[in-house]
Amino acid sequence: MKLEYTVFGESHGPAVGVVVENLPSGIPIDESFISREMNRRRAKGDGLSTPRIEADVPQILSGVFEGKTTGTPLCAVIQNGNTRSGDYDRTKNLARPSHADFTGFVRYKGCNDYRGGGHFSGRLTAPLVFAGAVAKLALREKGIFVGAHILQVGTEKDQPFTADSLAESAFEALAQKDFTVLDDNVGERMKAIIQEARMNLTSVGGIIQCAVIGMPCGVGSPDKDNLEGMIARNIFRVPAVKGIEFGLGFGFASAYGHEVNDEMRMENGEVVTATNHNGGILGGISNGMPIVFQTVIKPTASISREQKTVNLADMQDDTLVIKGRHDPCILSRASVVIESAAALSVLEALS
Ligand SMILES: Cc1cc2nc3c(=O)[nH]c(=O)nc-3n(C[C@H](O)[C@H](O)[C@H](O)COP(=O)(O)O)c2cc1C
Ligand SMILES: C=C(O[C@@H]1CC(C(=O)O)=C[C@@H](OP(=O)(O)O)[C@H]1O)C(=O)O
Repeated sequence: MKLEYTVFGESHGPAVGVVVENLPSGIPIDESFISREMNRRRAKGDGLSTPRIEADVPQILSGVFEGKTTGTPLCAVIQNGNTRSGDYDRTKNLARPSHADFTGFVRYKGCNDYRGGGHFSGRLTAPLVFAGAVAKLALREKGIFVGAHILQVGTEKDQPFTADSLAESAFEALAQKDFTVLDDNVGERMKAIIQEARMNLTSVGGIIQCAVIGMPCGVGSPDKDNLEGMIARNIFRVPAVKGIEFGLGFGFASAYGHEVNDEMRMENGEVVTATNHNGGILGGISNGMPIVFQTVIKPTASISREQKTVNLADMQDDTLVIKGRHDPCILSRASVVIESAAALSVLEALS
């Protein structure tokens, strides 16, 4: 049975949560690890993320007994304690450009909860991180580890993963950081770009690079259960994600085969490749090299500049100035979110 997860709730409802089905039984629930992961995603009140600070403590309702997963549906809820729904009263009919207000209104026939983005909110990534932490605990038992860093914010770029940083200890060091970059000097410049965007009443996008190490070769399929597709499907469930590439990705377009073919050799009885331009996947199946992908996250939709929009109450052109609490950049909190979606995908592929 394949692992599946569903996040539920609305940003300004009583709680958000997740149900995970077909988890392996017997995963030890390491509460301090889970709370470390939840804290990595929480807003920190540092000007780099939303001023809406939440406790983000998951309450497990089912699927855990005597400290281990039972294998029956795991359900956890996380209370919404710091909503300020009044921020949305004045603009409730004014669809925010680039947010899901318009599509949610059409899809759910005007019944969608518009407050704080409702079910479309980045808030729904809190339960995703809980589920991802449990998936990581299951993967850890198999010697599989997931790590991510901010590769780019605006025009500022971190160094990509190298053989040295594709290691459990390097992933752990990244996870300890408030701002997950390999090069902290670049990180400081990225932070300045985010602060500048906020001061300029705008927002800024970027790229997360994520890797899975310890993945055995031979997992996946060429067709509907292809590993790239399984990962991409879950990565696109994260709000604000607009693209994903594996390995060299779009860089293949301008390359010649002799430059980018991953040459093979035997090492300690295993087939390895000298380079990893294919990002650890061939024919939809893992080849035993690290799985490496980059995912682009757009600039936060809600910005404080005046923007043109449509009033959904009378379907007339209108203008909008958003006054609320928003992330000037989603990247500072996104590494653990992307890792979580990747961990759940890999565990699904192994199930
Ligand atoms: C962790 C996280 C935080 C987010 N914070 C905000 C925010 O403060 N304001 C906002 O407008 N969008 C925010 N978003 C993005 C929106 O939720 C997203 O753009 C919207 O649901 C539309 O979906 P789409 O961009 O995937 O098309 C956030 C997303 C994530 C993952
Ligand atoms: C609450 C979180 O992020 C929220 C994501 C979000 C959005 O539109 O996605 C909009 C904001 O919500 P609100 O307007 O209620 O402050 C963010 O604060 C969170 O990530 O925990």
